[in-house]
Amino acid sequence: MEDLRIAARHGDHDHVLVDGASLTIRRGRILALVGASGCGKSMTCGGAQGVLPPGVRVTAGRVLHDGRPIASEKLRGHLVATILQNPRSAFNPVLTMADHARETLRAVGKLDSGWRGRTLEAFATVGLEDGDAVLQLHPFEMSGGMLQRAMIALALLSDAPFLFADEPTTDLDLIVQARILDLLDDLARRRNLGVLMITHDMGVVARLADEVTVMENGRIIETAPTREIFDNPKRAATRELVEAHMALYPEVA
Ligand SMILES: Nc1ncnc2c1ncn2[C@@H]1O[C@H](COP(=O)(O)OP(=O)(O)OP(=O)(O)O)[C@@H](O)[C@H]1O
Repeated sequence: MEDLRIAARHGDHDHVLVDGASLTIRRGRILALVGASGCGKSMTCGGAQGVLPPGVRVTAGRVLHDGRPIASEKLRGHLVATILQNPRSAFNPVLTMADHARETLRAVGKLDSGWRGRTLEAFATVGLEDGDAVLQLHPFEMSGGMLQRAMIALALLSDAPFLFADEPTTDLDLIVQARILDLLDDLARRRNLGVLMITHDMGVVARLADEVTVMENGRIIETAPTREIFDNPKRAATRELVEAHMALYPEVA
């Protein structure tokens, strides 16, 4: 992302939400995007893919893939798969997992007679055993952890080389959180995925991220390898995040 600017229209003037965000996501690496609530993390992620709330738009900047500018509709679902915070609201309650898998594949132009085998393979990859039974389930018949695994499996169906994960474990209990984080880590390494992980949990950052980008009030203020962010934070907002985390979990990081 290069100098991405995002604004909301208020009456006759623009209210800037993201003010020139630039960041690089590399295959096989996990980049954590952190910062206080409301600093613009989700807008940055959505803006890059052309998915923004009504009244909010990208006013400048561009996204490049391998150095060439790419339109958001070519990015979304094809180059970038996304997993979201609350799996229960991301699924349609009246559709089964089989319906969701077919819909996902149709959306990326990959629905063919091999859909079932590919979905079962993706389910197995994320640790959903007995995939045949899972295909028949509706979202309300599954636990939060199962649903998050299913969402990750559906994201993998597109074979997109990049994965944006917006607070992927926030709504899960701690044990399930740890399993999902391990799964994402494993997938990033094994499938050589470039992952953008949005989080405000520095514990997640310490555990997973190779590199960290810190946002404050719509701006990127610091990017550094994870170790450096914890050992030698350069900006006050970064220090605050690290210190708040260390106060809660002195033994981590
Ligand atoms: N629909 C909207 N219209 C206008 N402004 C919005 C809208 N949704 C969010 N905002 C504003 O955009 C800014 C950035 O929000 P964003 O959701 O990107 O923050 P965030 O860093 O992801 O926060 P969180 O960690 O709480 O998810 C905030 O100031 C928020 O108030």
